[in-house]
Amino acid sequence: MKPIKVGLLGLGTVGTGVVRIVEGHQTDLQSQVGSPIVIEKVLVQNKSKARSISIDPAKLTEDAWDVIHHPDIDVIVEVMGGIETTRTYILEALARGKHVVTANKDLMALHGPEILAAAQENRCDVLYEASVAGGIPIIRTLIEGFSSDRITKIMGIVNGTTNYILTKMSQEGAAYADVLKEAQDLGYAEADPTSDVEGLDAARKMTILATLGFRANVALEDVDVKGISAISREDILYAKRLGYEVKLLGIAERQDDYISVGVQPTMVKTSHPIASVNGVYNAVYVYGEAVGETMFYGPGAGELPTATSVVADLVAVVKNLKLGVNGKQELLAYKEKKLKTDEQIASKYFILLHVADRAGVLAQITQAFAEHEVSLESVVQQPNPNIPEAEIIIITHDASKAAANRVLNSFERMDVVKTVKSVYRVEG
Ligand SMILES: NC(=O)C1=CN([C@@H]2O[C@H](COP(=O)(O)OP(=O)(O)OC[C@H]3O[C@@H](n4cnc5c(N)ncnc54)[C@H](OP(=O)(O)O)[C@@H]3O)[C@@H](O)[C@H]2O)C=CC1
Ligand SMILES: N[C@@H](CC=O)C(=O)O
Repeated sequence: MKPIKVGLLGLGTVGTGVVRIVEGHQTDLQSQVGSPIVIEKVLVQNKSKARSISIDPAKLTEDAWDVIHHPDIDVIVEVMGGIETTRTYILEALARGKHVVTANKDLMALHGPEILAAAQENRCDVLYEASVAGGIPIIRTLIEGFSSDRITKIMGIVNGTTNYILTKMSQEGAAYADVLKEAQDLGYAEADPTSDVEGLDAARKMTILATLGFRANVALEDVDVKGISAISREDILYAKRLGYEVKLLGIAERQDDYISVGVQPTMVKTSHPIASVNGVYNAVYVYGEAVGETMFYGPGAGELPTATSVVADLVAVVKNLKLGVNGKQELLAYKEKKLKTDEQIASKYFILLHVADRAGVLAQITQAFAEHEVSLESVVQQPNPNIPEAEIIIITHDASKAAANRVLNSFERMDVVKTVKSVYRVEG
């Protein structure tokens, strides 16, 4: 049995997990693919760095071409991250007929179609299950499990770091900066955690999910993104009191041929299953016209959960090699998308205002909503001992994003409105 030789680009959180699983599950893997799987060469930035696994030092290299140009390597597993350098490496590997497994959503969200086209041209596989929602096999599910259906909504907690932060803020009253540091120490965060907390990581994952789910060429710039860095503990407390949890949700919707994709902090009714997805866990809710509601749940980041998806892709590549059917993956060469306008994107909103504490203010505020045809589900006005003003908490019925913005703009011209403290989309 000729061994299948793997070149690993990166030996950080995910790369270490890949080595552990390939070595620890070798017998099970061999029984599935009929050959030993051997990690032949590993690219790192710094060969002298201490590692949490023992690895033959002769396998480590700081020169990418030692891996990519290695004549015996069949599959490149890319778990180093980054965009331009990685794209060059992967295209070169494909040009040399090497199959690729990657966990890199940044790369796939930006250059997925180009890379998959190069893969097809060279009759190679490129699989990227770990790029979205870590240990949840959601990409294979969308491509294969839903091939018979028409998906109209994909809604997900697709970033483990921010869900870990929001959960700790909600359940333990923890401070944002402390919990972010914990998520980094646990290996959940990106090299630059700004992309986690500002929503970009989730936006990249939603680009991939919406592309596959709606079979349309969704681009990263089509995604409306807002992160969690401005969320206060006060917001989380208000949400809880009203029966909601604050979650960073990616929401992709399709109506007829029109789609919208957004990532934003959202208040989710505690009765909705997504509200109880906590810590580093992710969940992806998929609504198909035929199947109805489905939801997929599991760890969204971390060493072994992510490596599970990477190694599953590796097994798929090797099975394809044995059958001689590589290079047949979904190409992402889908139809041109049509984006919804702000008049077509509808949701409920939570709005917290600080207002002058005097008679008639509530009537003026509700009048502003009525003028812009936004109807209200609930309105509460109450004193707040911590501020000189009163506060008004509003939850609207479904309203277009454009109408909600018109109301918010009208507050700027009303002297009774002192501050628009928070605005959240509401789900459930
Ligand atoms: N962490 C997670 O939970 C998840 C991560 N991912 C994705 O997986 C990929 C890897 O993430 P993660 O393991 O956390 O990252 P780490 O930062 O932990 O590891 C990166 C590894 O790549 C090496 N490396 C980085 N840049 C270069 C370079 N230019 N040349 C050579 N080696 C390089 C580093 O070398 P050295 O060790 O010497 O510094 C390190 O071994 C990313 O694309 C990430 O988005 C996807 C899902 C979950
Ligand atoms: N930083 C990401 C890692 C997995 O994709 C996250 O926190 O989800």
